Amino acid sequence: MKIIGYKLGKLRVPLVTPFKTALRNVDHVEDIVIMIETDTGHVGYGAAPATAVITGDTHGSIIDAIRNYIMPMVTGMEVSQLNQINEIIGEALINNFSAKAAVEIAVYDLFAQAHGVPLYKMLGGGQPRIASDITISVDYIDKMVADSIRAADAGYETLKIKVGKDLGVDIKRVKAIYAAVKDRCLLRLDANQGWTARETVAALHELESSGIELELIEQPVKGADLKGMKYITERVRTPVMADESTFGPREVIELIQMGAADIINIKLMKTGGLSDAIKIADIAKIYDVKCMIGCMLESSISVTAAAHLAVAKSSVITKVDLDGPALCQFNPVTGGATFRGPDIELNETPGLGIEAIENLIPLD
Ligand SMILES: C[C@H](N)C(=O)N[C@H](CCC(=O)O)C(=O)O
Ligand SMILES: [Mg+2]
Repeated sequence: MKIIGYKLGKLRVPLVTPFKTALRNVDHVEDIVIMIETDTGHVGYGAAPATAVITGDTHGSIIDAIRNYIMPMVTGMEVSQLNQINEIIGEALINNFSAKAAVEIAVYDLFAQAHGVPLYKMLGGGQPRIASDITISVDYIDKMVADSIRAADAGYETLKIKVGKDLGVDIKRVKAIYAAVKDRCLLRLDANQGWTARETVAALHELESSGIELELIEQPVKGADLKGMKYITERVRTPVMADESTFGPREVIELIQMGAADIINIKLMKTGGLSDAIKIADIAKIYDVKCMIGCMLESSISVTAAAHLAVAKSSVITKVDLDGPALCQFNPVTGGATFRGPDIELNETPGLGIEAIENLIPLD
């Protein structure tokens, strides 16, 4: 099975409700989709959103990296040379992890199709069902409480509460949501770098002393502030998770050795795809550190790939934040994983199992 060409498209899916974090407000998922073509007629699907405030990647940079750097180097290669292809993708240009992720996901899709098995079996197998949390966007307190109750009614057992705007209001937000759903849901907080280290310690001490049990606090301070992450990790009872502080395997090793977090959030858009995400899961396993599989605001194409990884690495990836598709008004993808409320189920079709994508705008 040889790579002979590719097509690009843009996918735009409206959200059920605007997605608001300390970093940005958006009302659509917008992915660049790649379909890699082979001499056997098989098509491999990959996709990447532009999360410039986290990865630095824009739609323009993703398209340029794929068209002018990555695909010219892998076109003509045999899909069976998976590891070699991954190294070429990684070295085609520095950074540009979203573009690399889109291409790698499509190549893994083809590799598993070539072997006639779903991707998770190629990665080691597992139980093809996982449950995700859902994000509660940062907003007025009443709106966040209402959104949390609606999520609990829809069957979500874990809520990811966005904070990081104003410390005083954030504490009130968490207390109000906890009072409303504490018997039904576990709360994880994500400040998206919005607090300082001292503010985080003060906020968590206030919440902890009020009897509020949180599952974790995600990325309270700036990604580069590893000393701040360590300062917090050493002083609070609530587990601290690194998101924007770690992209690739080397950063994960540094962060773990520094004691700058308890948990790692793995996202394919930060690792540049599956190969480095697998390395991070294996590193975390060695250090006995647990991971979350996360996503950006992205569609079910790349989230399906992340779900396959989570299933295959379930002994270390024990937390799931793959709610991108659930936040959308509809799923334009036929095939791939099935998303029903919190439940994500993989199908047994070879590869990612993606058959077709509606509303795809060709980019030619
Ligand atoms: C969508 C997911 N639940 C999430 O919250 N991801 C964010 C970043 C998403 C974005 O801005 O596109 C995160 O974990 O920080
Ligand atoms: Mg995060």
